[in-house]
Amino acid sequence: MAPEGSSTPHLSAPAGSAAGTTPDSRSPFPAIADYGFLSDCETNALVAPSGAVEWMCVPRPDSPSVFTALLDRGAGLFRVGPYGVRVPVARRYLPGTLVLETTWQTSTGWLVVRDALVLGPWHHTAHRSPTHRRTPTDDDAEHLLLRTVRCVSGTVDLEVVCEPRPGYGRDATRWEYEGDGYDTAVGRPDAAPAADGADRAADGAAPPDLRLTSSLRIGLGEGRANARSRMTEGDQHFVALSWGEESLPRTWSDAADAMWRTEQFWRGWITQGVFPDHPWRTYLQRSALTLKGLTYAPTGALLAAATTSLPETPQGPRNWDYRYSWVRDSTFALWGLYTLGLDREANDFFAFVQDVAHDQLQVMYGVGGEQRLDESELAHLSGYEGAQPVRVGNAAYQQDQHDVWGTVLDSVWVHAKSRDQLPESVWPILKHQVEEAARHWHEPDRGIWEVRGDPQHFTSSKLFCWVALDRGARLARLYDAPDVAAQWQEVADEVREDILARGVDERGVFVQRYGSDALDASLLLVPLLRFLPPDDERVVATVRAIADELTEDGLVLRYRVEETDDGLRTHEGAFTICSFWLVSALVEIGETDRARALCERLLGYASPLSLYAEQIDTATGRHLGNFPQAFTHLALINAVMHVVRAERARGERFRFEAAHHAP
Ligand SMILES: OC[C@H]1O[C@H](O[C@H]2O[C@H](CO)[C@@H](O)[C@H](O)[C@H]2O)[C@H](O)[C@@H](O)[C@@H]1O
Repeated sequence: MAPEGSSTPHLSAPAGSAAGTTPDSRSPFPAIADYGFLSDCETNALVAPSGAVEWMCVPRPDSPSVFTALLDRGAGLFRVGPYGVRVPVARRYLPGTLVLETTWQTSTGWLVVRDALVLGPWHHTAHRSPTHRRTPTDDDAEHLLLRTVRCVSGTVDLEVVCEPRPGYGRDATRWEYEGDGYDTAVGRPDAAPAADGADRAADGAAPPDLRLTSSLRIGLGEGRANARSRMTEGDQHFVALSWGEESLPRTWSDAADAMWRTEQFWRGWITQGVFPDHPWRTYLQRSALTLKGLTYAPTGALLAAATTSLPETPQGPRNWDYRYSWVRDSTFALWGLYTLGLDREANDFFAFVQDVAHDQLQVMYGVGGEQRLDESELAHLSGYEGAQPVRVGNAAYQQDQHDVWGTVLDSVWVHAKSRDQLPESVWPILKHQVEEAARHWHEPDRGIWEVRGDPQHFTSSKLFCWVALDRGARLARLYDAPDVAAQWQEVADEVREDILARGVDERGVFVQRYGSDALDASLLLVPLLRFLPPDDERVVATVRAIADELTEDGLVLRYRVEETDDGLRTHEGAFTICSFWLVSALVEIGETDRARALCERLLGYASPLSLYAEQIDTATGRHLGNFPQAFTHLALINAVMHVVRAERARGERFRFEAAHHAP
């Protein structure tokens, strides 16, 4: 399916294996790529094609989930759709928004459902928000999942089933009516005793009450709230689920207004960006909207993805919790937004970094700035298609990953350069990060792939230490501190020489780690980070070696699992960020046609809603891993913009030559 409002021809996915079709007809789980993503920049949700919300965590994106059917079919969902029909005829986002529209055809009529996490005006007027630490804006999350339904033709039996199971599916919900009618019910967790011995306190604060309100008559059953109605052409209804204090929609008109405000919020946001007039524009916009949807507005943090434990290997153990803010993923995401002129999120993220970067900068934080992200397993969940364990928390938070200083410094440099000034408050933090890079660059670490094997001398970690020192020196010059700049430049040069002496093999190809000749896709960053010019023969040799030797069916692996001790031995899919990096790197070395062909192919793997998980199974085209993932979307933006700019430059050259050679 071509993306919304696009005239782009359907790009070719591998034969018989479009990303968004149910992969295995025996599996009760939808394909990962078939989920729709909703967000209000505080909470997010995944909606299956059946109309069921199968993943939602409240009040925060890393709180225990209330709908968890994504990871266990019995762990709670919220469905709105026609009775007896599970497959819609069409799904799309309203252009420029995160409002999802699902169109249903039954044997008797047509129904259109719209889903959104509602955004409204700033509402902390009497009291300041307990969670917001950034400058208040005009907009705010309403803590409301809104679903509107219109019967547009014939007659359709509508079915609503709301069955929350708080605590990652462990607890049932006790429902009772509020008021005298059938229009509002309150659901409270009915906590079962922890038979598995799990420590509920470890899940954090008690889950909030849920309030369901509707223009339909709500019925209450064991653990669930239901509604049914025969709708005829012109009928419209709404169902809204709230976990906050804000006022609920009471009428269709309230609900329609809330939906409209939400659409306007997203359209207003995306209009601030600068998008090329190009057939791939809609992919850029969807990626930008997805990155924005992965932000946590109260603090400025950015999530790596909306989910935990969607498997990187089908039925395998590579299942991780991505509902946290990695410094690396976030700063890369800001590059992507910056490329499109969407740079306001950067201020909030830098403020977040300022909040958390006390002494040692960790590689990741909770979205509220939490430093401890202890990892545990949820043994009561089956896992997506049986992939176990399901993990919450992420032990990688304790790792040494030496790219952390360079990613922050590069981002500060990009933003300071564009404004030609460095805010006074940023200098002490920045200085500390550069000094950390200078102190630790020669030590081994876990690298940007967060391997769980022993620390190694990863070449890309040294590369990022060089970035920290190089950008630090440039920023020191901007800050008018020439002595500091000279001192940092000297160490940068030392790191550079070390990398060139020990990080390149006899073929002239950059290698994954010192003392090995394994390839690693992170070395595609050598030209992108301007460590060497793109026409340097070592750069060209590295890009070609990765393209030819580190690919499966043309898609890039981050490394070969058999050559890399990452703590797990199982196979994994192609890491999509790496394939998009290859597109950018091919453009850098002048292989634009090859870059365009690869980029077109990668866009063909997009989900029906133009979303991406972390990885692609090269054999089937299935999406693997957490979803939607910031890494993939940010790299898509950079890759597409590389190709678009290269094509434009080529077009200009062609026009120039034609004009000057014309008879
Ligand atoms: O492969 C092992 C590691 O996998 C995860 O890390 C990956 O995702 C991170 C978030 O997007 C990303 O920053 C990192 O570069 C990726 O390798 C997982 O989070 C780790 O716990 C795990 O060790």
